[in-house]
Amino acid sequence: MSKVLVSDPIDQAGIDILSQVATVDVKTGLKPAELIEIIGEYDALMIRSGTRVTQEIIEAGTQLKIIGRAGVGVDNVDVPAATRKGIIVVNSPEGNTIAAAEHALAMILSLSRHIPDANASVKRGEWDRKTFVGAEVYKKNLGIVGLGKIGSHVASVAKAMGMKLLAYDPFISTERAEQMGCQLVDLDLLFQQADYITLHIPKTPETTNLINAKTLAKMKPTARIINCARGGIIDESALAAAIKEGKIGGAALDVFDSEPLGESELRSLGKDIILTPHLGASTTEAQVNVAIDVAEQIRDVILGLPARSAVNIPGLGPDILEELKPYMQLAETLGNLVGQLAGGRVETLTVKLQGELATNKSQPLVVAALKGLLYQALRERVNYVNASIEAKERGIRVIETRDASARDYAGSLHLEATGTLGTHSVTGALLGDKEIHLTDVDGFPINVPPSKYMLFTLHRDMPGIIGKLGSLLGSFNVNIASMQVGRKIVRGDAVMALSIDDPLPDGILDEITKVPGIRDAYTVTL
Ligand SMILES: NC(=O)c1ccc[n+]([C@@H]2O[C@H](COP(=O)([O-])OP(=O)(O)OC[C@H]3O[C@@H](n4cnc5c(N)ncnc54)[C@H](O)[C@@H]3O)[C@@H](O)[C@H]2O)c1
Ligand SMILES: O=C(O)CC[C@@H](O)C(=O)O
Repeated sequence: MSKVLVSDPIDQAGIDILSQVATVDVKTGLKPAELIEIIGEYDALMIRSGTRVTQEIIEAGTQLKIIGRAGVGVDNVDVPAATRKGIIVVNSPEGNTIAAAEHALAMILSLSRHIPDANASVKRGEWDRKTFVGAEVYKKNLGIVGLGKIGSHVASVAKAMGMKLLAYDPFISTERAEQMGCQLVDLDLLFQQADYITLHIPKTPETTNLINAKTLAKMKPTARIINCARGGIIDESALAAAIKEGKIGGAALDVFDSEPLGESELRSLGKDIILTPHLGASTTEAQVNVAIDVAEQIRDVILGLPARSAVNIPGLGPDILEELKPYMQLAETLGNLVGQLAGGRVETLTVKLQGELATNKSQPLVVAALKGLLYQALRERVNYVNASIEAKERGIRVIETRDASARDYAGSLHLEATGTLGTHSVTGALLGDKEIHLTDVDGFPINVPPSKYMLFTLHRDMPGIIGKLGSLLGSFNVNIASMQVGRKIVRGDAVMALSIDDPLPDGILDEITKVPGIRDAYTVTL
């Protein structure tokens, strides 16, 4: 049974899902050295923001297939190191969107009305109404940096509160921003005009220290900054200095350069600053959402299925995956089959996406075909994450072509592998209830669902040959489950595809090719 390590607090709903397919160990608060010591035993690791998954931990995770981050940001995972080792990294892109947006909105209002400090003063026994005179957000300018999932929800609620919305996001169109009631502006204008600036961007080299002494100097002296995105986007000492010197009005921070926040001058800035311990995603609802979302993905990967929100599989988003899932299985099966027919070392794989598969969304099918092709060489070590890298390292040239006009089936996939032992091709489609069918082998039309053990022959279409092959297989106690012949012309060349109940015993292939009329025989295990 597979083993999953949960190294941060995760809602029980997630643990219950994982327990259906694996032994689950919950060990929170591990030191890096302790994690390194035990990670080798586990097939999957599930974390929140508390565990830092470094290259060292990944190297020690010799069995790891998947790292699941119950949340959005994967900046606490060395994703390139995981990708190099073929480890899938998944997250929960939407599970905590509302929680994080509501936390940012709570910060805006709390900062405006000094709620945390006013509350603390009443609890101390005071009744001070002068110190805590606040400001209204109504008709104020809210500058949203990053108009993605969280930024958009903040926009819709802030609009309802009567705020005027400015937004900066270089990857969002003016139309989309307008749909959300935001005026898309450049960053300088946003800094100059905003009364509140709320950050909803990832931490990247471009966004690190985006808020620094220089950019703070551009803001209104009353401006308030909210960061519920990631620590490190704000230069904390520049921010502390700007608040102390009255260059800006205040800040509310949920995330910090280093967490937990250690000694910091931010702690001593009084009512103009609110600090929360990375609580953006900490609602009951969000924790259930992210735990279920990520646990389901870990379960799927343990069961050999693709994950819907893998961050290191290019082009495979949840909606695309839903649509492509059955075709991914088709591509993988055909890749595995053509690799075995080709034998030897494959040098070129041509992937032809036909009919409705000839769209740009079909890129993951090429990866799935490579995964299938490399399965014989790498077994479980090849997956959707590392298939392209492994193919490149083996010098396999991949040619991708598309033919939207092909109309034999709604969508079909044609693979051709050329290697040291020659060229072979297979075509397949999904028929009926999305059942995989082989529709062509080496240019000969057939129509068979693939089975675990198969035998293919290339032979002369002539009387008696099927009977001879059947007797030969019978003499080796091989039971034939189904058989089909594909030919282009009567008494020309033909291909026979047989599904057999057991693997072909050693040595029998040579006997088969000695049958008069049979030129070649191939056995495959799928
Ligand atoms: N505090 C928390 O507990 C908590 C909870 C959830 C998410 N987060 C963080 O919130 C942030 C936003 O999450 P999301 O789900 O909205 O992500 P998202 O991917 O939906 O949106 C991010 C947006 O930022 C934009 N962007 C990227 N680089 C930019 C740049 N240089 N300048 C301006 N815009 C840029 C993108 O175009 C995108 O629209 C992430 O950093 C995430 O880790 C924090
Ligand atoms: O795990 C958490 O509580 C924080 C998650 C949050 O930072 C995220 O990026 O999703």
